[in-house]
Amino acid sequence: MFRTTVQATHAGGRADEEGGEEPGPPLVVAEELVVGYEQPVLGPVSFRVHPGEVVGLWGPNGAGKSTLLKAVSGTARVFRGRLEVAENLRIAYQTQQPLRLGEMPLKGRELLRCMGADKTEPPGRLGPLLEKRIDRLSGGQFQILNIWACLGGEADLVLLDEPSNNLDQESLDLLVELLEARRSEEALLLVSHETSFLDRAATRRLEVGT
Ligand SMILES: Nc1ncnc2c1ncn2[C@@H]1O[C@H](COP(=O)(O)OP(=O)(O)OP(=O)(O)O)[C@@H](O)[C@H]1O
Repeated sequence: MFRTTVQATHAGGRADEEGGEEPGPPLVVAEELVVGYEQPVLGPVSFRVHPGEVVGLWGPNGAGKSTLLKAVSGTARVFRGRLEVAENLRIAYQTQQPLRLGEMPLKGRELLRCMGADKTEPPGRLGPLLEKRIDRLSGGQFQILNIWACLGGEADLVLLDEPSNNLDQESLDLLVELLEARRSEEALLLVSHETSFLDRAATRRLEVGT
């Protein structure tokens, strides 16, 4: 079932995982994982992600949270340890700053169609954004739309880097609603430095670099 990326060659401590149920076989297994770029920046960390879980990655600035997401998506280097993902795992990945082009005469609904996220009807509160041109959306509205573009597609695992950044209370509430709407269909691994957001959105918290 699993594709092995790197075999374990190193022993060390476990990451700090808190509580939560573990429904179904894991989609991601990381054991004593050390990740980085030219040099290691994080690890060793050990964790698993199961279907239906929202795992919140938390830690100080520069701890390597984004790098860990990149490693899971295959774009950062694995130095040591073991990282396995389920075979044929479909991953959607929202980076910390979604790419925003200039003039773009495309409505929100059309963006979702382009990104393969039009099969699932979005929660009603997203409706107004779907009928607006995406180059007329505010930064927060564009962020929320892009997050739904990840959540509303056919991914098994969704990686979200700081999805709560720059959102006001109303948008934060909507974000929590969007995450909850897709929880039974997919697993989420999200980075946030906002503990109050993680308390609401995550089923489990994984602390790194503390
Ligand atoms: N492409 C890169 N090449 C080399 N080093 C990088 C690269 N991207 C990030 N780093 C370094 O890796 C370390 C971890 O960065 P990362 O962005 O993963 O941390 P983070 O925990 O997500 O931080 P923050 O909470 O501030 O976003 C930092 O020292 C950073 O300078």
